[in-house]
Amino acid sequence: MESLSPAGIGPAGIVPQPSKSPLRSSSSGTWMASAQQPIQSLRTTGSKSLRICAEQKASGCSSIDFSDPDWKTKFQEDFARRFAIPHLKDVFPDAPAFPSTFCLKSRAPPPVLEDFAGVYPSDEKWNGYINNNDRVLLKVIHYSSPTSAGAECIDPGCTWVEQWVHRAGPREEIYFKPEEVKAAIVTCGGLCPGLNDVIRQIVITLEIYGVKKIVGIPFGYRGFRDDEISEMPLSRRVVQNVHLSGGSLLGVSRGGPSIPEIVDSMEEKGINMLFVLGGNGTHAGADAIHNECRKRQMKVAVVGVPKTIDNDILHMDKTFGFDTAVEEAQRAINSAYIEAHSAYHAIGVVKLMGRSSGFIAMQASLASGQIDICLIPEVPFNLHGPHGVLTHLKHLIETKKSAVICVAEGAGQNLVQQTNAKDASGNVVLGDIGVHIQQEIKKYFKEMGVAADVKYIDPTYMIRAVRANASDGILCTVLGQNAVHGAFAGYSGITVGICNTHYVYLPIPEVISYPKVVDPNSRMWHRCLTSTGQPDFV
Ligand SMILES: Nc1ncnc2c1ncn2[C@@H]1O[C@H](COP(=O)(O)OP(=O)(O)O)[C@@H](O)[C@H]1O
Ligand SMILES: O=P(O)(O)OC[C@H]1O[C@](O)(COP(=O)(O)O)[C@@H](O)[C@@H]1O
Ligand SMILES: [Mg+2]
Repeated sequence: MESLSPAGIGPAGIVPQPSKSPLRSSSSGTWMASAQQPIQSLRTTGSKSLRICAEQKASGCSSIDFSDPDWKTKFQEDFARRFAIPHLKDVFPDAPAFPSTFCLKSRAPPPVLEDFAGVYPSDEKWNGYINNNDRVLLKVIHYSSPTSAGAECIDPGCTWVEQWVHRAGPREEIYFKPEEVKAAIVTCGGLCPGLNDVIRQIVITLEIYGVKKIVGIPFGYRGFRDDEISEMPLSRRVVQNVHLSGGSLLGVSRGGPSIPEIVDSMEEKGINMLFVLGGNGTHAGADAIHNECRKRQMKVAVVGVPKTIDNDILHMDKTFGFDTAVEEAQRAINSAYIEAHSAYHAIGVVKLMGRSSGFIAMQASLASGQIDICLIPEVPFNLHGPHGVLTHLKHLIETKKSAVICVAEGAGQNLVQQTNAKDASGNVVLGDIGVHIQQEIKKYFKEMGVAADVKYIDPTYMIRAVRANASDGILCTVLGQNAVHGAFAGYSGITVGICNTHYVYLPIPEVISYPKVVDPNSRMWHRCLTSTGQPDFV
């Protein structure tokens, strides 16, 4: 594995503050944060100090002894180990490296590898490669106190600790000969704007390296075992215009074969580069495939590209499709607004996606400026009672004559009937909070004898099916290209992402250890509250 030893300490002029945290250390000085508590319960308490706990649990550092003068160095060493990206050389120490075939400067169109007789046209003087030791800073804010909005602290004093992750991009040395590569692409889980853009860029970039055998595995992991489904040959010509429409050229699915079955199929098909586009579940699968390939001593690169409009993957500024989803949600919100404002005493309700994370609902509410009440899974609320949503709605109808609510699908699950059902991937099937809110509003106003018209819009699948907008188009392009660069560089069990506007490689387990959620103490949620003007509903 490639890792970087911990570097410098902090930005000039910023002195770590002494601890003001209410959390206590034991007599031995060891940090006593309760790592047993589940992240969700820690996060919903709203306590700053517990936020530190959550970070500790996430980073596996609950046993840090902060009285040890070297704790910071030890933390950074541990961090570098955790965020090291697995490389083929971990398993095949003698794996030969070759000069890269990805050299835009000296590339003749299109590369004909046979012409190079084993010596690829790498240009050492070209500064277009990424050095393996290049790093990107994962966190860029120095919170001087755990009480700062959104503070993520490692120790009670919120000491500045640099956390470096690996920079993505083409390397000068590659570990696969393009003519020996058979690359496969698979898209799993639900649809997401931009899937076709990523597929397209992966294919185009593979071809630039000189790969001739590129296939798509239809309908997610399912396509690896279903005899009815055969692999789809891909080329620049096939994918040229696919980004002009939404969906996935390859199709998607949930559930599917076991990991050994998938790897058996990869062996049968001769696949030695696998690009996996999907969310948390898909990435868990990709990491398991990577480990199974290692166990079987297969020289294979497995690289993920995070796909989820819910934006619930850790450590990334955003995942592709999220921006588009927020933009598309504006149409639904605007319709609800127009309906609500045109009818007498009307309330518009829009349900947006977000299984456990309210990012789309929050950002769409912020972007539209038309929302009076935004409800997300991370922030508990009551419908009834003096501080409930319904009381506030009554106030809005009395004063504004209309109101618009935006609710994330995972919000208020304690208020709706649970089915205990799971989908084919094992995800809990949620109760319909949108329909529930609609019914409760109707009942509430009817019982009061006040006229109220409720217009309910669920644009879920309309949002997911659209093509990527310009910003997501660019993100997909970079992520798709970087996925190929990562695989050729010999990395496996990694995923690609954008971190503080820079592009990075991250080890898969670190990005899926739990779903990223909206921090109710973050500035963004506070901005959303400022914008809607809604009170607390508890
Ligand atoms: N823990 C897991 N290990 C291996 N494969 C998984 C795991 N969780 C989900 N999968 C597989 O990943 C695919 C996509 O998972 P799903 O949860 O539906 O979507 P997403 O990847 O968007 O979260 C499915 O084929 C599912 O069977
Ligand atoms: O109806 P489906 O296809 O199961 O998808 C619904 C789910 O898809 C999502 O949009 C995204 O889920 P994935 O990231 O797992 O694809 C969730 O918000 C939603 O619960
Ligand atoms: Mg999922």
